[in-house]
Amino acid sequence: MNNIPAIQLDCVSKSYNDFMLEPLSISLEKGLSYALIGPNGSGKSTLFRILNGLLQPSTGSIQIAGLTPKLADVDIKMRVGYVPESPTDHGQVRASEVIDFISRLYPRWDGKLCADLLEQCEVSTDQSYNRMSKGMKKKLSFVLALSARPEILLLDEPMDGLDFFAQKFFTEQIHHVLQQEGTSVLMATHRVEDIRRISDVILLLNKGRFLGEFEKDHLLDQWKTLWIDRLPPHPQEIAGVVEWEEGPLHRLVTHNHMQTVEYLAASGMSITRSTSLELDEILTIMLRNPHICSS
Ligand SMILES: Nc1ncnc2c1ncn2[C@@H]1O[C@H](COP(=O)(O)OP(=O)(O)OP(=O)(O)O)[C@@H](O)[C@H]1O
Repeated sequence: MNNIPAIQLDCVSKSYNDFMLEPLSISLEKGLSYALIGPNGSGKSTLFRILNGLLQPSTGSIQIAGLTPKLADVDIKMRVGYVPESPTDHGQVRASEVIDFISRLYPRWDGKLCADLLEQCEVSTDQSYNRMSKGMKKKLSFVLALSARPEILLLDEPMDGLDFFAQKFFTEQIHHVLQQEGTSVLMATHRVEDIRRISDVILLLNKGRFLGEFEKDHLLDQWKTLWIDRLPPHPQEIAGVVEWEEGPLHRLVTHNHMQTVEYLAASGMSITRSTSLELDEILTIMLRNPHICSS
């Protein structure tokens, strides 16, 4: 049972008139935190809507916690906590009524946790839901998702609209469920600090095409900028090198630090300086050079 992936997609695609989410097959391990990232319009929300059962894929099949939607919709919803990008419209009711309604849908609902989280992030449940600020609605949405004690958390731009304190608070809560409860997390985000703080693995999407999955720590470890005093006639032949720039000292960017260092040493070229790259620099270069994503 333990080897069942949190989420499994087999050849899942979605076609609109002007856009196609190309067939995507991935398996997300239980207990890990995945960041789904890509430029605007690359298909992240489309994929989230498919995972939430709000959209039918054009092709392919999905399993969530080993269960197939359609056959086990209710069983799946009980296992998944969802923080949508825009707050759900609950109408003219009070926040406490929203909580009461949602709590009945989840068998593992933790009322004490819900009350504690609401108090700690200072959300009052007496007010009318419609009159809550955007940030308050987002906090409530987070509290509802966490209090359901889900196996899987789906977070669509989760920190959007939250103040600094709430961002820190919910980042800590996500760490807690990842480390203490083995919850799996899939988060769509544009915020580099969320990827850095929360994610183990990055799923990269561009214009509907899945470019691959990458361990965040591995990227930060292997991508380097190197300065060398002599550039060979064909820099593209240097193992691991992605981009280069001529100058008083020539600058190389490598996605495989060890390989490049060995190549340069064997070719008698010495490295003057070596620095790490920021995650956003790495991801930008990957999007500029999609061919290296599969190498
Ligand atoms: N209902 C729809 N009908 C037709 N096209 C759609 C529909 N929903 C989304 N699209 C198109 O699908 C593409 C991907 O949109 P999607 O919202 O999934 O991207 P995204 O990666 O979430 O973007 P962003 O980062 O801006 O939120 C876009 O070109 C969008 O116009």
